[in-house]
This record gives sequence, C-alpha cells and structure tokens, in this order.
Amino acid sequence: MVLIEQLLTKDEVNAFRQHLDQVPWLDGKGTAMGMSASVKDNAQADANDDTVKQLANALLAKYGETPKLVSAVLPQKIFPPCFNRYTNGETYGFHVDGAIMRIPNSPDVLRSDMSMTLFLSEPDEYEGGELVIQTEFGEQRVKPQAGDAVTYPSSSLHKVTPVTSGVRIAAITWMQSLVSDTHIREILYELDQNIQQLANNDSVERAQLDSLHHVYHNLIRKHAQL
Ligand SMILES: O=C(O)CCC(=O)C(=O)O
Ligand SMILES: [Fe+2]
Repeated sequence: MVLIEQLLTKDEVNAFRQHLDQVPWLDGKGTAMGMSASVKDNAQADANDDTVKQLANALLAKYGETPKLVSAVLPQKIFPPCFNRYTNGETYGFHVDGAIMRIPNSPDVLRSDMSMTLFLSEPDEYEGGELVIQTEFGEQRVKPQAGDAVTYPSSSLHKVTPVTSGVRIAAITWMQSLVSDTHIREILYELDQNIQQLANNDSVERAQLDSLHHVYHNLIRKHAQL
C-alpha cells in the first residue's frame, strides 16, 4: 500500500468538488461487477456525462505525471477514473476488484494490478468512511487528507466502512502495470525511491548513480511486459 500525498492541491480538489456538485449521480450498484454488487452501497457520477468524462480525463493526465504513482505502479493502462460518493450510512463491504475490465468506449481491456482511491473530501467532513485494506501485515485503515491518494494491489480484500455522517467523495481507478508481479513491482519501487533520494545527495558520486540507474532500467527491461 502506498500513500501519495498531495496528488492534487487543495485548489484542484475544490475545482473538482464544484464540478461534481453539478453532475448526475447514479446508483453505484449499476457498475459493480459480479459478487461486489451485493456489498456495494454508494452513488457514482454518471460516466456518460460530458463533464464527468472531462474530469476523468483531467485526472488521467495528472496521474501520468505524478512521479510517486508512476514509480509505485509502473502503469501501462489506466481505467478512466470513476467518482463515487457515500452518505447516510452507505458503505462498500469487503471485496476484491474484478481482474479484467473493459475500458469504456474502447475495444481494449485492462488487467487490474493496482487499485487507487483519490480522496476528494477532507477527513473532518465525514464520520466513518475509512478505506480498510487487508495486507500480509494485517488490516491497514486509511482516511487521509483531500488530495491524497492510496494505491494498493487490486487482489487484496478491501472495504469502505459506513459513512455515518457527512459525505465522502473520491475518485477510484484501476491500473494495469508493466510489471504484473506484485513482489517484483515492490522491489523496483523501493530501488527507485532510494535512487531518487541519493540523486538529491551531493556527496553521492555521479558514477554510482549511473550504475544504480543502469541496474534499475535493466531490471525493468527484464520484467516489463509490453
Ligand atoms: O471508495 C473507495 O475508497 C473504494 C471503492 C472500491 O473499492 C471500488 O470501487 O472497487
Ligand atoms: Fe474495490
């Protein structure tokens, strides 16, 4: 699980929220796949609405230029983000996300390797609404600032606890990674994060950095599936 802080600035969050106040919202069950429909109780912005499409495209562009996201996910394909909303005790019980997703208005399909929630409500705007993810180290519960995103393997069981007061709005997406193996992706992420830190350290020799870049890119060459 990786927390990406301030993926959006507060001004950007406010702009998204203002647009989302104006768009049509539908029952979230309409887009739930298979078994997740029985545990899904929320609303979703109408993905066929032109404003919603524009907002989703703006986020897609933003995701592609967020270094920490690119490093953690190594995205090959990103599903156009969906906007969801929980209020009045709404919740999404434990589920895993569908493995294969059809990209809307395209013949293309995507394998969901990583899922991501971008929080568009401040934590003090709602009670409950924690994103709970089961990991090999136990349950992780997150409720970060508006503008922050959390990405986690799509194969992990996760849920959103009931929103008992206020409103929780978020953008959800699924990504196919160039590296399908979660463990190798995690190793590559750790290596890249360390290289980035060393690159900012003046006492590190250029030749050492070059060598680490060489290692990183050769590992990508070995493991990326195009
Ligand atoms: O609202 C969230 O944070 C997660 C939603 C979710 O798990 C899903 O749409 O598959
Ligand atoms: Fe999910």
